[in-house]
Amino acid sequence: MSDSSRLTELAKQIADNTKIVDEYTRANGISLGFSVDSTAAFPSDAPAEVLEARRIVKEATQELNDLVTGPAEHLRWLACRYHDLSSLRWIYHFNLFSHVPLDQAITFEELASNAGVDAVQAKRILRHAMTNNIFHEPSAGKVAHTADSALLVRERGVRDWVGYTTEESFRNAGKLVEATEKWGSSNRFDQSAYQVAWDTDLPMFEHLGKFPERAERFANTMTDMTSTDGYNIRHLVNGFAWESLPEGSTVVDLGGSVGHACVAIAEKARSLQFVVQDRPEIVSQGEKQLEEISDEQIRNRIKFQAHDFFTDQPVHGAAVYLMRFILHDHPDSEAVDILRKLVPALKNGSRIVIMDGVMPEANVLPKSEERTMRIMDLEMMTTFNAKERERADWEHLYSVADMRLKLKSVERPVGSAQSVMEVVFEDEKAAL
Ligand SMILES: C[S@@+](CC[C@H](N)C(=O)[O-])C[C@H]1O[C@@H](n2cnc3c(N)ncnc32)[C@H](O)[C@@H]1O
Repeated sequence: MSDSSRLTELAKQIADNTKIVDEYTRANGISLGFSVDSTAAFPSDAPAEVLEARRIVKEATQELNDLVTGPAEHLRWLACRYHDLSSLRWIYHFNLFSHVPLDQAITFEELASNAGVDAVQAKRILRHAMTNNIFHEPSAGKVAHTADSALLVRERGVRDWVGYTTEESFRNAGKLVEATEKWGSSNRFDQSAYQVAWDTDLPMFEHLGKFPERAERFANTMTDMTSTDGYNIRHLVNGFAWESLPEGSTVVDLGGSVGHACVAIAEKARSLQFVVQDRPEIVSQGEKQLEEISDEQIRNRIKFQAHDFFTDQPVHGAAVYLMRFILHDHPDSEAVDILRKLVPALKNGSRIVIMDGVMPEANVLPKSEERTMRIMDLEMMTTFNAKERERADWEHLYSVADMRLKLKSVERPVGSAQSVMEVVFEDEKAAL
């Protein structure tokens, strides 16, 4: 059956919803464009109907593009998308972005000489990247920044994200088949594509700990993720009633990285105290970044503590133990160990707030939201042999770890790729 009526339907959806987005951006001084002075990020706090219209435009344009391209052309060129990453990686690795001024074009030769790379290679790489709106050629032989390439200069978080994904995730993903060939369906966390890609027996975080610059880049990537649509930190801040906790309550953030989640919660819940736990090298980085926060009221309520969550939890009786993006990094046996090391620190009624993906059935979520979650699932597979769990997997995990851990609620805030799960420890006899 012909899809021609679908084409017209999509075109109408695009026109109608683009109008909503356009009216909002004009009224709010948001400039969507490719030039360096364009708005870098669509406001995540835009009204819900505008965010919904934007989602429809994104999905409908993608579908329309794929339909008019046709399956044969689509599949062939989809299979060549690796060069989107290979050119971006080259640009990142050789720091090309930092050698182009933000306010003027320079010749390919000048850029190559400043960056210490070959001019002919640089021109070929850049001209490919330009087809993705990363840099442009305003006049023959000259290169200038676009909004995308300028972000690599201006925003450390985006730069580190691009560095982590192109230098590390891309490398891991390229070894997924080899890992399956080698270890079959193993779900040991030291038998993933990561170990093949980096020729190591160590699990990812232990291995990363040996390379301080890579560990720092990973932590910055995690912070940067809190600005994305699906993983925006507002979903955690608004997804649990932090202000309803008794005044002065303590929140312990296990594997809390450099403290970005606690800082965001502390901005809203002004009476809570926080302990951010992580590996020692990350704790040092977090302490340094905390010093840079100007609001003393926030700074004074956040403490860092080096703690390995595979060992006994040292902070007993906290109101909430938070784990965001932790259990999904671990196959079931390790996830159970992490929970069991926490249990002795819990009192009756203690809460564990777990923020992670809860995978839907196929075709339940809008495609763009499902895609983000599926990307994360494969990221877990390649890096840790772990996975994004379905609700039944989560329930099973908690009950295997300890029958007294009861899953009370699962909420997925609108637009969030993660859900907030509240697990309560129910044991009348539990001693502190
Ligand atoms: C995927 S990141 C999540 C960070 C943060 N919770 C967030 O939501 O962005 C996982 C974190 O767990 C930390 N981590 C890994 N193994 C750990 C361990 N054995 N003990 C404590 N922290 C660990 C990592 O250093 C990293 O900061």
